[in-house]
Amino acid sequence: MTAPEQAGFRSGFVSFVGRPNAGKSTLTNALVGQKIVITSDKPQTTRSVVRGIVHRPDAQLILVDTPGLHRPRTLLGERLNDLVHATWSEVDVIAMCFPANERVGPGDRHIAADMAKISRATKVAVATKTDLVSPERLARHLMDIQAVGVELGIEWKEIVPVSSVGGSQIDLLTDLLADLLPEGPALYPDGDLTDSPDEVLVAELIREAALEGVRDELPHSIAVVVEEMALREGRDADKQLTDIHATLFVERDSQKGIVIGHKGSRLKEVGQTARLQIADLLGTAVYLDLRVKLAKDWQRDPRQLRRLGF
Ligand SMILES: Nc1nc2c(ncn2[C@@H]2O[C@H](COP(=O)(O)OP(=O)(O)OP(=O)(O)O)[C@@H](O)[C@H]2O)c(=O)[nH]1
Repeated sequence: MTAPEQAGFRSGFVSFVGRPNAGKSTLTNALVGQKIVITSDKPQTTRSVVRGIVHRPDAQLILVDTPGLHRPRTLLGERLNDLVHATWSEVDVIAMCFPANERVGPGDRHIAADMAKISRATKVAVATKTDLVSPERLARHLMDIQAVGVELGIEWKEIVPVSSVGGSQIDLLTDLLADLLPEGPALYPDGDLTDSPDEVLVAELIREAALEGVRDELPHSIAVVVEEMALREGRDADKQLTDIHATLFVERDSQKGIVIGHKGSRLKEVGQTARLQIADLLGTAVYLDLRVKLAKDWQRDPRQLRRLGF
């Protein structure tokens, strides 16, 4: 499934954030270049939508959209924000785009302030659309970005000016991002696009197992998202093990109890049932980590539905 392991190979998730029109999509396309298969916009079953994959001899960059970032947070409840932040903290690098032809403003600060709370991810600032401004203006812009970092306590690992349209500094940005990823094998097959039918099936098997016997109590209230699925490193070819981390989302607090059961007994059963079926499907042993989270009234919230892959 994954490319052969290679010493020093890096792989991981990069998310471009920034206010609307900041140049995120154009930059994604520029990074992905012709080597890449750009994925469709349709929601995936993982919480992050994969936009594209950059395949390099030494690294694999998976460019993802993280939910909620482009939308006003006021519409999201506390718990949803937790979810959003949980997703943010799953990416390795958050790269914030600041268009050079516009001043750094409150909209940027708002996103940057949110980002500052995520400790795990490395933060990078990208000054986009540099072809539209003079060198003097660009210099000023870079200083403003630096200042926002200082103001909000964000340590920009890099501040990189790029022009996606002119193709300027795109390779440099790719190099810098690749260097910031953790060491690890490629997560997607070479040249592959992003859709992972296995993950869809795995999520379905878990959902089925969770609904067994409690269908009436949990009509359609369960959604399952496979957060991570990867072969365990360093195993013999005939003893492969797939690590799967999945989240079961329920709509109401009371449903959490039903899914988890007394002292976790039901969740354990669900895990066992699903694990055997997934092992059959994948042809490897399976380590399955299941979590239950509340996504309040997700069925009534189009944004959540999209996030959960519906
Ligand atoms: N001149 C120039 N224009 C650019 C560059 N990058 C993006 N643009 C333009 O800026 C506009 C917005 O770019 P997008 O990539 O769609 O921005 P976005 O951040 O994805 O926007 P949302 O999808 O609204 O969040 C488009 O008209 C792009 O053509 C650049 O490097 N130079």
